[in-house]
Amino acid sequence: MRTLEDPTSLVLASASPRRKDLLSQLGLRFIVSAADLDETPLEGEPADTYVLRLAQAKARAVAARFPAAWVLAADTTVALGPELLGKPKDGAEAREMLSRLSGRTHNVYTGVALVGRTEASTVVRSGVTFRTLTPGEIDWYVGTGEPLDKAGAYAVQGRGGFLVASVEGSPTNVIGLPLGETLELLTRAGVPLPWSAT
Ligand SMILES: Cc1cn([C@H]2C[C@H](O)[C@@H](COP(=O)(O)OP(=O)(O)OP(=O)(O)O)O2)c(=O)[nH]c1=O
Repeated sequence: MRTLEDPTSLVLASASPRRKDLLSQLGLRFIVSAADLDETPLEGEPADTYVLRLAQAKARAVAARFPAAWVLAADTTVALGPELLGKPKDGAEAREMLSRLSGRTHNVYTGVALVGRTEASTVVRSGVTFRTLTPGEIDWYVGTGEPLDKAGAYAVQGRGGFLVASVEGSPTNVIGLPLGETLELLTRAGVPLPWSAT
């Protein structure tokens, strides 16, 4: 039987340091093994369908390497109305994304998938409202380099905190892994949790 002492019983299928930090907050032991997939959205694909599809694909790809483990994966995207904003390819695209988010409310969706003896998944939405940004603020922030590997070109948990006026819903969802909903998935699947091991 797999126990909490065996770190290979849970695998985080992610290259994101944010997801690793967030999952660590639950006190779980796990190893990290990233999936490398094409993350291009399908034509007209809604944000919730897209993040769920990618989270499941990442978890299934890594589960093939760890058949005895539980594999957890997630995917996060920013949706401005029907439009998906992924990671900007360069500073110019980051500037454009931030200008469009300025003074408006957008949605952040994260899909979370758990694959092992059974499969379970969920999609979580948070609403994020930006302050109205000045061109100088946008230029300075893009110059920090922080936007480049973040969906929507910002990190609410980093220097980008000054961009955000308010967050409605799960804050950890915006950073890349909604902790409450992830914990519920792990609990329902029977994955050993720190407080159930004693
Ligand atoms: C909006 C927002 C996004 N992000 C990050 C979370 C995700 O890491 C990233 C979205 O990219 P993802 O494709 O979801 O994840 P990833 O490529 O970083 O890692 P992997 O697929 O291997 O799990 O944007 C923040 O860190 N803070 C924020 O405020």
